[in-house]
Amino acid sequence: MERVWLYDTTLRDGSQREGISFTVEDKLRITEKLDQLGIHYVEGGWPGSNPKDAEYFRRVRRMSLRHARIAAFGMTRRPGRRAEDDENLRALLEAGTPAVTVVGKSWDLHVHRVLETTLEENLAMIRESVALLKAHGREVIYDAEHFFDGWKRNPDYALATLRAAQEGGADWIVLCDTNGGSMPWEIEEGVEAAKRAVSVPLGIHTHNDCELAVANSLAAVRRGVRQVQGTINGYGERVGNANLISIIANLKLKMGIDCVTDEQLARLTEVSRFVAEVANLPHDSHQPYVGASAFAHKGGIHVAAILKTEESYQHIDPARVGNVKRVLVSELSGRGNIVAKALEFGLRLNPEDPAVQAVVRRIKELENEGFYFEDAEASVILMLRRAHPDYIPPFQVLDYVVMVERREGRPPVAEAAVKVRLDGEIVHTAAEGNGPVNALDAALRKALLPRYPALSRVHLTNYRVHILNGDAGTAARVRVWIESTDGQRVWRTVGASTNILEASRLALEDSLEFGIDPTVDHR
Ligand SMILES: CC(=O)SCCNC(=O)CCNC(=O)[C@H](O)C(C)(C)COP(=O)(O)OP(=O)(O)OC[C@H]1O[C@@H](n2cnc3c(N)ncnc32)[C@H](O)[C@@H]1OP(=O)(O)O
Ligand SMILES: CC(=O)C(=O)O
Repeated sequence: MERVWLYDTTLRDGSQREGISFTVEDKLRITEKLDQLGIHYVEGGWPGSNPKDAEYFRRVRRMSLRHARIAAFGMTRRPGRRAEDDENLRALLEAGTPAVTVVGKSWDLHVHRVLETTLEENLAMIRESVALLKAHGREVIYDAEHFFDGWKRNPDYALATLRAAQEGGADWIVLCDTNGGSMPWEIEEGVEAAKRAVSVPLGIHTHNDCELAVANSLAAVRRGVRQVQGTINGYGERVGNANLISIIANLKLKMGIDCVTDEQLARLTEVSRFVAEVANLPHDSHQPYVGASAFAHKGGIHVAAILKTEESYQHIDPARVGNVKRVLVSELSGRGNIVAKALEFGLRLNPEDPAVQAVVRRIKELENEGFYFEDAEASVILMLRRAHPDYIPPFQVLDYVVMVERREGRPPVAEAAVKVRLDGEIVHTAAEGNGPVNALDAALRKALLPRYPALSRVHLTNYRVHILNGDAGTAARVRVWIESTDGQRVWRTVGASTNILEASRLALEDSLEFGIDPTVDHR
C-alpha cells in the first residue's frame, strides 16, 4: 500500500463549529499534540481572516515541530484583480508557512451566483493564485471546493478547474465534498474522473452531513487519493468534518496503511480527549475507538465471552489506540461481570463461588428498586465482601435520627445522632451540619475517626440525586450517588429509597466503609 499524508484542519474547519473559539494559546497547544501524533500537515487558520490567526502564524514559527508542516489557508484572488494585489493572498504569504492551502470554486453555480463572475475568470483566478504562491516557494495545496457537486452538475467545468490548479503548479489537488451530501460510490466515481483529468497527487476533504465523511474519505483512499484532510473528533461547521481520529485508526488498523507509527497510534485516545478539553466540549463517551464506552461491556453473555477471549466482542485490542476495556455491572450482568469487576479491584473470585451468584441476584433485585451500579463499583465490591461469611464489617450503623429545624427569622439548622457498632461496642455520637446529610456525615465521622483516623482524608467530591418516578411527586423514590476520594483514589457508591436521607445514608455508609479498608486497590 502506498503512503497516505494526514492533513489536520481542526484549527480552521474545527473552529467553524458552533460553540468553539480557540485562543492562540489553545491553537499552539493543539499544534504540539498533533505533531506528537505524527500528523503531516497542520492547518493553523486563515491569516487574512482575523488578528488571532495572524498571531498564531507569527508564534508557531518559533515552535520546533518534528513531523508537522504548518499550512496557512485562504482563497483564490478576487475576480477582476491581479493576484499580486489581492490582500488575502498577501496575508497568506506573510504567514510565512512552508505550505499554503488555497480554496477555489469547482461548481459553476458558485461561479455564476456567488462569485458573480465568468467561468473563464474563475479558471484564471485559480491558475494565477496558485502560480503566485508557487513563485514564492510555497508547497501549494489546492482545495477544490464543492468538487463533487460541481462534477455531478457540470463535469467538464469541474475538471477544468482542477486542470487550472495543475497549470498553476499545485503540488496537491484536494477534492472537497463541501456540503457533505455525497455517497461513497459518488466519491469513488469523482476521484476516478479527477485521476483521468490531472496527474497531480490527489487529496480528499469531506463533511459529515450524511454521516459518511469517514467512509467517503476511506473510499477515496481506496481509489488512490494520497492525502486525507479531517479534524480531531470531527469538529467542524454544521454537523462536522471527517473525523481524523477514526480515519487514522481505520487506515492503520483496517487498511494496513502506515500513516503513523504504533506508538503514535497509541496516543489517539489522549489526543482526542485533549482536544475536547481545550475546545471546552465534553468528550463523546461513545466515540468510536477513543470514547470511554468504546470498549465497555455490559451484557452478561458478552462479558462471560471476553473473559475467555477478548476478541470475541472487541474488533481490536483497545490498547492499540490508547483506550481500555471496561466491564459494567448492572441488572444485565451474569457472574462474569462480577468476577471481572472484582478483578479490576484486585479480588480474584471463582465464578462458582455461591457469593458471586448471590451478588448477581441481589444486584438485579436492587436495580429493580432503583439502585444503579454501573458507575458505583465500590458498592458492588462491598456487596461481594459482605456476601462472604467471614467478612466483619468495620462498623454498622444501628440507628440514626436527623432533625431539621427552622424558626422564624433564623436560618435552618440540622442535627444528627447515630448509634454505631464498632469493634463489638456501641458508640453514640451527635453532630450539627449545614444540612441533614452533612449532619449525618459529621455524626458518623465523629464515631469512626478515633478508630479509623485515615478517614480524615476521605471526602465527598460529588453528590447527585436522581428522582426515579417523578410522577409520584414528593413521595417519589430517589437514587443518591456519591463520589469520594482520599486524595489518591476515587470511588463511587449508590443508595436508593423513597426517603432521601435513607438513600444518602446508604451511599454514605458505603463510601466510608470502602474508604476505611486499605487492603483493596480502590479505583
Ligand atoms: C469551504 C470553506 O470552508 S472555506 C472557509 C470558510 N471560512 C471562513 O469564511 C472563515 C474566515 N472568513 C473571513 O474571515 C471572511 O469571510 C473573509 C476575511 C475571508 C472575507 O471577508 P469579506 O471580505 O468581508 O467578505 P465576505 O465574507 O462578506 O464574503 C466573501 C467574499 O469572498 C468571495 N469568495 C468566496 N470564495 C472565494 C474564492 N474561492 N475565491 C475568491 N473569492 C471568493 C465571495 O464571493 C464574497 O465576495 P463579495 O464580497 O464580492 O460578495
Ligand atoms: C475547503 C473546505 O473546507 C471545503 O470545501 O469544505
